[in-house]
Amino acid sequence: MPRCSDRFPIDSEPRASPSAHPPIRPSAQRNPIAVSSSETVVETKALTKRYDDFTALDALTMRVGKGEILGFIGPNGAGKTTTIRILVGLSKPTSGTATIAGADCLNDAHKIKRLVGYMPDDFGSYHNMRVSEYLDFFGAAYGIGRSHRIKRIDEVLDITGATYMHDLYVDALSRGMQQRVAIARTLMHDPQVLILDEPANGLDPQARIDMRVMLLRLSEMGKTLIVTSHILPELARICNVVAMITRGKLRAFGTLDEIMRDVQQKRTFEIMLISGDQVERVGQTVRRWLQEHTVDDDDTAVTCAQTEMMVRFSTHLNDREVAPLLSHLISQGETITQFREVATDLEDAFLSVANAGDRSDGGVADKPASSEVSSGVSATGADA
Ligand SMILES: Nc1ncnc2c1ncn2[C@@H]1O[C@H](COP(=O)(O)OP(=O)(O)OP(=O)(O)O)[C@@H](O)[C@H]1O
Repeated sequence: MPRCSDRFPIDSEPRASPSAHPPIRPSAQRNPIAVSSSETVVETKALTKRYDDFTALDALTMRVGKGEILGFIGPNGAGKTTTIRILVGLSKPTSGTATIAGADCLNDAHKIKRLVGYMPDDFGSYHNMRVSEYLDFFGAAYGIGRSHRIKRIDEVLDITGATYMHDLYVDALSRGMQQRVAIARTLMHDPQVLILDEPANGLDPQARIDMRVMLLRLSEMGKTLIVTSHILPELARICNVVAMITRGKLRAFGTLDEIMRDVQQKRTFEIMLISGDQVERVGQTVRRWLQEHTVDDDDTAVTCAQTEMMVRFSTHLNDREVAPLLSHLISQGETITQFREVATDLEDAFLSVANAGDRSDGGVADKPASSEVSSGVSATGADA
C-alpha cells in the first residue's frame, strides 16, 4: 500500500496549515456533525437526497470555513457528486439545506453562480479554440464585460501559472496544462468558493506537485476550496480539513491530525504468509480469535490481500494481549513470515472509518475507491 511519505518527502513542499477544529471521532457514530471554526462559507444541514427508495445522501451536516481546503473523500458511489451537484445548484435536495456565503443553493441560483467556481472531472472538447478565447467564452457566459474580460484572462492565467498558454490551442494541451486552464476558467468571475472534482486525476508526479502548490496559493488568497480526490496522499498534502463519506453518510470530519489521532488509538498489524492459499483461512482464524479475545466489535475487522499474501487487522489490544494470536496461528500449522505492526496513514484511516461506518449500518464494507486505495486489499469474513 503506498504511503504518503514514500512518494512525497515531508516538508519538501508547502502544506496547508491545520486550522483549529473540535475533534470529531471517525467512529461508527452515525452522521457526525462537521464543524469548522473559521468564518463559515459553505454549510449543509441534514442534507438528504433520495432517488425513489434509494438514499444517495443521508442527512449530511458540515461547515467549511473561509480559506479552508476541504478534502472530500469517499469511494465510488459514496455521494460526493450528489453533494457537489446540490451545492452548485444543479440538483434539488429531497430535504435539508445547503448554503454558500449565506445564499441558498436551491433558491438563490443566481447568487450561487457568482459565488462558486466548479471544475468538473471532464474538461470537455473545444476544437480550434485558443486558451484566451476559451477563457473569454466562459467570462462572457458569466456576464463579464469585454474590457474587464481581457484583463481578467491575464490575471487568471498568471494565478494558475499558465500565462505562456495564452495563444495555445486548447485541444493541443496536455492533461496537466488543461487542468491549469480549467482552474483558470473557474476563477474568471472571481468566486469565493472553488469546487474541484478530482483535479489531480491523470496528472504526472510533477504536475501533481504543481497542482498542490496552485491550490495552496488559492487558499492563501482567501478562496474556500472543496476538493474531491481518490488519491488520498494527494489530499493529505493540501487539506486543512477532511470529510469522509460512505453510503451517503458523513463518517468523519476534522483535520487530518485529528482523524489520524483517533484512528491511531487502534494499532494495525500485518501478518505476512508464505502462500496466497493461506490468506482466506488465516483471515477467518484471526477474525474468530479477535471475536473471542476482544469486547469491542470494532476490533474484529480483518482485511485479506490475496496477491500480497497478507492479512491485516486493527485492534486496541496491547503487545502482551496480541502475542498469543501468533502462537495460535503457528499451532494451527500456519507458516508466518512476518507478524508486524504497521504505521497508519490516510488510506488506512479511510478504510478504518469506512469499515466501521458500514458495520454500524449492518451493511457490506464499501470497496476502496481506487487501486491506489485498495492495493489489492479486500474485505473478508463478516466484513464482506
Ligand atoms: N440520477 C440518479 N438516479 C438514481 N441514482 C443515482 C442518480 N445519481 C446518482 N445516483 C446514485 O447515488 C449514489 C451516489 O452517487 P454519486 O455520483 O454522488 O457518488 P460519488 O461519490 O460521486 O461517486 P464517484 O466517485 O464514482 O463519482 C450512487 O449509488 C449513484 O448510483
